[in-house]
Amino acid sequence: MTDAEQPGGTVPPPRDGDLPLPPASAPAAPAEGDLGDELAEAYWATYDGAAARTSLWTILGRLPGIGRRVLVLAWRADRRATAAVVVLQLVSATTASFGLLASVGVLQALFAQGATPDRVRSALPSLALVVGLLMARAVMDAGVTLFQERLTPTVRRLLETEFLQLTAGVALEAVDDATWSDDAHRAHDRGLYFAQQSIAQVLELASALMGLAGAASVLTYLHPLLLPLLIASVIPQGLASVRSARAQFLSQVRHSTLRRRMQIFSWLLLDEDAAAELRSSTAAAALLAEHQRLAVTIEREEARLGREAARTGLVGRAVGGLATGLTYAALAWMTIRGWLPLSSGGAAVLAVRTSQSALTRIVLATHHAYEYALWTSDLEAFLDQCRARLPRRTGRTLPSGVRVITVEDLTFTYPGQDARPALDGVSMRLAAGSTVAFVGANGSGKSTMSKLLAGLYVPDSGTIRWDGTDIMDVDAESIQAQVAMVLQDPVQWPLSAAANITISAGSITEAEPERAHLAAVESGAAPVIAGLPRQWATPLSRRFKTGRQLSGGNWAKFAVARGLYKKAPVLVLDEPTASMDPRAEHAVYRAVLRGQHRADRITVLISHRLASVVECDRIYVFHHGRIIEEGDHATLMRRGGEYAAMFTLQAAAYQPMAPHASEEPRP
Ligand SMILES: Nc1ncnc2c1ncn2[C@@H]1O[C@H](COP(=O)(O)OP(=O)(O)OP(=O)(O)O)[C@@H](O)[C@H]1O
Repeated sequence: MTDAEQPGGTVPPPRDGDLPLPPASAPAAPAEGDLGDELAEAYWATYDGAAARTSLWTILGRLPGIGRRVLVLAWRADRRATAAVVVLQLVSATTASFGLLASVGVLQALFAQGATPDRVRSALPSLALVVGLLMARAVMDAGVTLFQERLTPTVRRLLETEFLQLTAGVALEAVDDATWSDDAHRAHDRGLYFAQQSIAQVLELASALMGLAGAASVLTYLHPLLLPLLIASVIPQGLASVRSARAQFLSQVRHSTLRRRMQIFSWLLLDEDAAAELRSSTAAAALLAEHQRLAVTIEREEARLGREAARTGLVGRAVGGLATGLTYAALAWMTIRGWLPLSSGGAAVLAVRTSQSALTRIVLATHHAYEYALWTSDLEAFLDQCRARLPRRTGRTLPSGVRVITVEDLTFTYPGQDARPALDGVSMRLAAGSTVAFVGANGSGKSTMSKLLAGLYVPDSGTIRWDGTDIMDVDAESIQAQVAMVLQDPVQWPLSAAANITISAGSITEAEPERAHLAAVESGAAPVIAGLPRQWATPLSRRFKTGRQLSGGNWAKFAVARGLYKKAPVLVLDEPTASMDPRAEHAVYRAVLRGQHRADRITVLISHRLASVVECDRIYVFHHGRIIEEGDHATLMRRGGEYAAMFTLQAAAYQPMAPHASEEPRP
């Protein structure tokens, strides 16, 4: 005898599924030591610090490819701006080299024999040339900045538009895939940003490389021996720069992961939706304490990073200084030996310094360009993934309207959930003018069935035919366009009341006034809208000054109104009235079951409140993805199976003294 069968029996508590007890205490976050390490593995940080962990040769080897791809990206966005940037950059670098040569001229004139005023006078033309070239270079650099600033937002806009179009268009199955959502957020938050930034880095790299090449040619022109001297002097400087750049990258990673961890707690404390629960459950104190603990850890970490940065900087500068000292000593020696005129020695000093600063820029820009390129290719790979997961396109569309939908032996398993199919051999027939109900226990497959009917998922086997046409032979979008879905947790669009209804027909700005009005009346949303301060124009969100937040039941009315406004030949209502008051619920059922468009519409109603399905023409009872009973209410009650048991159990709740029926499903 079950509990329910005992006199005055109660519904047994849910089984615990062998759940062990939770530990009495667990850390809110990883211990201090591994705070950064845990988050470093997070999906959004995949490539953070990658440049610092890769060999220099690998990075250098990839640079030409990176440069080419950035150029293609920029070219696609704005050809004129890209061409202008490249030309101006080249001319600017050439001007810099000539400027260096002109400086040699100045020094040669100043170090020549003769009276000082004469020497200064003879240096004037070269000096004027130096000034002229400097000015020309400044203009060129301003041009580069101008076109770069024009190019970067265009690249961002193009990539972002493509990203949003593809992500909003991919098949629902792709969105269900947990890794897709991680990939999407990573591509959005990092990929888009770094793809745009990579343009600046590649330009910086190109400019620094050209600067180095220019200085090297000037040195070779002054004396061929100066080139190996330059190489010998910049190698230690380069190594010190690489070391310092890598330390900088790694510290940035650690620092940002720590900050992110703390931000999670700040967001929770600020979250509007969490505000009530935060106060009522006294969660605020616990979250504040964790925030404080992290803040102190970050403070210590920042001080440590500061010490490390100072140490690396000092070592870098010491090595660089030593190398410069040795170079100058070698220059002095060459001058004393008479291999190099004094004026050329002075110019060589200038060229060496130019080279050293170019080298530091090259090292930093190389690391940045490499890391940004990883993020960019991550974004590109994600876009390719989306392109491969777009809904089916066959070039054929369904004619508008349907008389009968036949489902035969349908099987479907959610991706990654291979243990048990959500639908297993389901067959049914849905005719226009009828209302069909799906009932059954939680997780028995009702919503999944409705989503397959709507073309949101592709069946693993079996067929769905619309007036004889297999849906696999037509574009998925053409089915979605013919099904209006009112889902269990409707979206609360932060848009106007009107847009919250018209959005189902693909517009948030245009409305068919009579149609919108009728949908509002039938769904019960009309009195809600009438009571809003700006009625149809009132934004339904507290985030707007004149906005209003609706109650759960009123949001549900808007969801039903959306479904009705779409005027689709198939209307699916998945638990539409669960949060509505009894009168509102009654009105919705009256509109849906006896509404004026009923004759040419197939209405599918999913509900746990069996009183609402009594009037339906056909009821399908789901159990573990299969249909275990079907028929109208009277037939199913006579059968005395699972439906009758569930119905009697619910009805008994309204008659407290009546004995309860058994809760166990009877397949
Ligand atoms: N997006 C999804 N990804 C993976 N599994 C899913 C997904 N949606 C549902 N499922 C699983 O598929 C099975 C059927 O779920 P479905 O939502 O169709 O049940 P339901 O009968 O509508 O339940 P309820 O009455 O609780 O709404 C369940 O085992 C559920 O866990």
